[in-house]
Amino acid sequence: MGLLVDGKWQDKWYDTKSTGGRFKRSESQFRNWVTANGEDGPSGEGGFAAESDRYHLYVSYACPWAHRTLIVRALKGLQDHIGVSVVHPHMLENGWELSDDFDGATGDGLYHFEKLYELYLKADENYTGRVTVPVLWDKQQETIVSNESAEIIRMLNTSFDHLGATPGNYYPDALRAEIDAINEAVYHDVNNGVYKSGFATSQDAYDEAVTTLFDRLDVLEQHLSEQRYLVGNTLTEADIRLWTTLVRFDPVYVTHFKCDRKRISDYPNLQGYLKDIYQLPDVAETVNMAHIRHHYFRSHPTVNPHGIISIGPQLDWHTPHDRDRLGERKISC
Ligand SMILES: N[C@@H](CCC(=O)N[C@@H](CS)C(=O)NCC(=O)O)C(=O)O
Repeated sequence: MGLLVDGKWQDKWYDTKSTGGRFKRSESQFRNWVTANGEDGPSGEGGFAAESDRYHLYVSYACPWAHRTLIVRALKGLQDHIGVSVVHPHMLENGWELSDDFDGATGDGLYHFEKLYELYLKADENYTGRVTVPVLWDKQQETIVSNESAEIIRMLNTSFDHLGATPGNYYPDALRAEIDAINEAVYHDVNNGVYKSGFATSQDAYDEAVTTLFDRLDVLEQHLSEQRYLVGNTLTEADIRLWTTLVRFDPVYVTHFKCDRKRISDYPNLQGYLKDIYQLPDVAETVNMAHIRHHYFRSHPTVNPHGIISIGPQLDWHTPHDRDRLGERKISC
């Protein structure tokens, strides 16, 4: 685990001393947008037109933020348009590595780099910041378009539609205000809440994060007892963003990050919702539990010094989810 400073790799764990034991996630820095015709997006530079086989995703199967991009790529049927490289699940003194000696890890077919930070340096030789996944890479300009998953999923959602993407709009205009509000709460309390709990280095910081997390899960459980998805019965990006945390919760966060007031399987509606989305076409294939469990238990020596991987719960997300009782799934166009 480390970061680049003026283009030089430094092996450093997160600094929680200056924040009273609290984990703070840093902002992503590459913020360009792929658009249908290459015009400017909401931030960064223009010139990134959607074209088949021009863009490439670097992901970790373990990472919930990268996982969002794999799900939207699958739901939008973009597998033949956007290639993927999968990093090795262990993230240690060199950060993410591109070796292929773990089932499902692909290595780097584009440049044969061994470390992900080499890709960041190819985009910016003086880069200062964390080296995170996902990365959306432009093979034409040989640079990083974006390393912000929240924005990458919006690009995949609409920019490739003219190339024959599967219909479906997971961030439709009419629902944006509602989606944004849910995303905000889910991001702070749940997606990042599990990390804030697990990486806390003071009791106060842990207590605060874990209480907020479970209070939010209680609210979501109630919400999902009345409707099939977070925004009525329409499947949106808000669901995808919550789901990548839920799917890691019982197998990892309960034990590794001490998120143990309840399991997702103790919440009937969240558990049914988890299964409902797991059973969508092509979604189960984006879940690689070996990468997920190996990554967390082996990559955080401050949390789990001996790297012992717990036995883990028995999971069965193929059984009936019973969410149809709340109404039929809707997908916006
Ligand atoms: N805001 C980023 C966060 C991505 C992120 O933090 N990814 C983690 C993996 S789950 C990572 O690569 N961490 C490496 C590090 O922090 O050095 C996004 O959503 O794309």
